[in-house]
Amino acid sequence: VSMQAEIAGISFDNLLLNAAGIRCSTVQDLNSILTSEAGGVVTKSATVEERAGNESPRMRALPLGSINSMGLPNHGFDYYMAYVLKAQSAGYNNVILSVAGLSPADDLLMLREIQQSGFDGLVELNLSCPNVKGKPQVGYDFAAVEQLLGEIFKFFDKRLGLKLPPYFDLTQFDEMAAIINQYPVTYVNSINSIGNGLVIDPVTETAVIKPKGGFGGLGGEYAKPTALANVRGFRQRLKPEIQMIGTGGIKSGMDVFEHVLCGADLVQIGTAFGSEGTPIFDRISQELQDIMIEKGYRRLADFRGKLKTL
Ligand SMILES: C=Cc1c(C(=O)O)[nH]c(=O)[nH]c1=O
Repeated sequence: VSMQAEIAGISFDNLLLNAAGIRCSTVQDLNSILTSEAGGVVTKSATVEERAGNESPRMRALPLGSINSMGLPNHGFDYYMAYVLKAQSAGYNNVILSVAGLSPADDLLMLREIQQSGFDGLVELNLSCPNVKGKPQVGYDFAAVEQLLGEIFKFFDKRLGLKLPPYFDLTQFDEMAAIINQYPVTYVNSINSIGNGLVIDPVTETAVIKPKGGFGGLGGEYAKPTALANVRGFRQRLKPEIQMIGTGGIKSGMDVFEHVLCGADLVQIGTAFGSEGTPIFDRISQELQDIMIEKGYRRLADFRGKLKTL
């Protein structure tokens, strides 16, 4: 069986990547993913300047997933730009550069630099960071998204994916897909963490993370049904040439299978990768292969987007 997948002509040996933000902040982190069984690697979302992020404790692993309010700690745009250019000149084309400006102006600044650079890999614009104090998630402001995409595609002609927050009303899928369908977007990546959950330790009667009074993004098993609905919802509404990356709640080969049934071309693993490390890519590849053999599928296209309904 083959787990090969491609996005906009870029081929990935297998469809498994890390999710932006998880163990991907340093060159060492990134290289360890690149040299693992993962099919590719995504950088921590970059801001223009280096950031320390929010105060700790800012992430907690939980029985059913995770909560985080990292606050976009990262080494800054130049660091990740240098990394992806170096990886590209070393022959890697499966490195995705993630950017998350603190403002639309910062998004445009970084995308202009990318446009003028020699990087011709995938760029992922993160419209969904829920943890920068005082900053709304751009992905929930439809007018701002439309305005920003209009500005971007006046000059940007490389491959651009959008990392979206989860939506919870079908009219939001309709509205967001209608906006995105107007632009040459390469892919949509759903979902980012479910923003502003609250996890409490009832023994100490205290919120488990410090920033924002304990409010943070939820990942893991908590996120899977919402992630699947968002992948399916956008797959059904986006033009076929706009591809899908599925993120949220993946910790087994069966979870990957479900994301592909909903339409995912590639998948990204966050919370579970955070707790298991790079061995997860080998384990999940094996599990998916066993499932495909069991079900008689040879390639991902045999079942991608083929979810049945009653
Ligand atoms: C880019 C910041 C993000 C962060 C963060 O750095 O707090 N956490 C998330 O769950 N998703 C994000 O997109």
